[in-house]
Amino acid sequence: MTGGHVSLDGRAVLRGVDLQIRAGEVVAVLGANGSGKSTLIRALLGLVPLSAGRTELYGVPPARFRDWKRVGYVPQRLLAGGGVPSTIREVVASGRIARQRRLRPSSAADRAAIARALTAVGLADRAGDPVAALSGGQQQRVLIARALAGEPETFVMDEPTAGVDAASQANLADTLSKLVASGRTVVLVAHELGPLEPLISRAVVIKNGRVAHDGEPPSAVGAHALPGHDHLHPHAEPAEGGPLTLSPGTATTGE
Ligand SMILES: Nc1ncnc2c1ncn2[C@@H]1O[C@H](COP(=O)(O)OP(=O)(O)OP(=O)(O)O)[C@@H](O)[C@H]1O
Repeated sequence: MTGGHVSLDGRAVLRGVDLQIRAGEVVAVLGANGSGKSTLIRALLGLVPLSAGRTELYGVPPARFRDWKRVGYVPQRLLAGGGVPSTIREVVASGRIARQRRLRPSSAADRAAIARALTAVGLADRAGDPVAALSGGQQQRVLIARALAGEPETFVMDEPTAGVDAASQANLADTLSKLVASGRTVVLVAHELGPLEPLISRAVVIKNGRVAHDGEPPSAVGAHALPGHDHLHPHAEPAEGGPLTLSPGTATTGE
């Protein structure tokens, strides 16, 4: 993203964001409630239009991007089940859609990926249950499994650990560490990193719709880079050609 601005209901929510995500990075997007974290990652994916600036996925503007199997998105809330009685397996299977040819039945590879994803989040034994009956944290695990099932190169996760119990958070950290070791890219929004902290290679702190810090995660990310911490670090030099490109530029230091 380069010079990314987003206005919602006439209000400036992102204000000149420059951000480039390089392949293989594990980026935590941190910031106070309402600072614009979710809007930023939605804008990176083209789910929210920019009012100014530009953004690219693998070098292509979202409106022209077709290679969605490369990107797995975990939204903040489960929308897939809203009103429609879907099972856990059905929602997770929908993560394969970008990989499937139209009108072809699911393949053995699809079924194996879905089974692996269900196992990774500890829901294999509940695959036939309706998602509507699950707690918020369990629904979040279904959304994580849906992204895992798609076997994308880049994971974009909006608070994947929100409302998720400690054991499942540790489980997610374990799953992500294997994906990162195999070269996957991760961008995640978090309030508290918890067991994900050791995985993070870069922290981007959003404050009032601007990048207030972009660089090394401080050693104590939990205390240091979270909302309210004002200490700033030199900005990391962006490189060309990462999967999510909000062009390099000057990050601001807030108000
Ligand atoms: N559809 C919308 N219309 C109007 N304002 C919106 C809309 N969505 C978000 N906002 C506002 O934009 C601001 C940024 O919201 P956003 O969800 O991006 O913040 P966030 O940092 O992800 O917050 P949280 O940590 O609470 O999830 C907030 O003030 C929010 O109220």
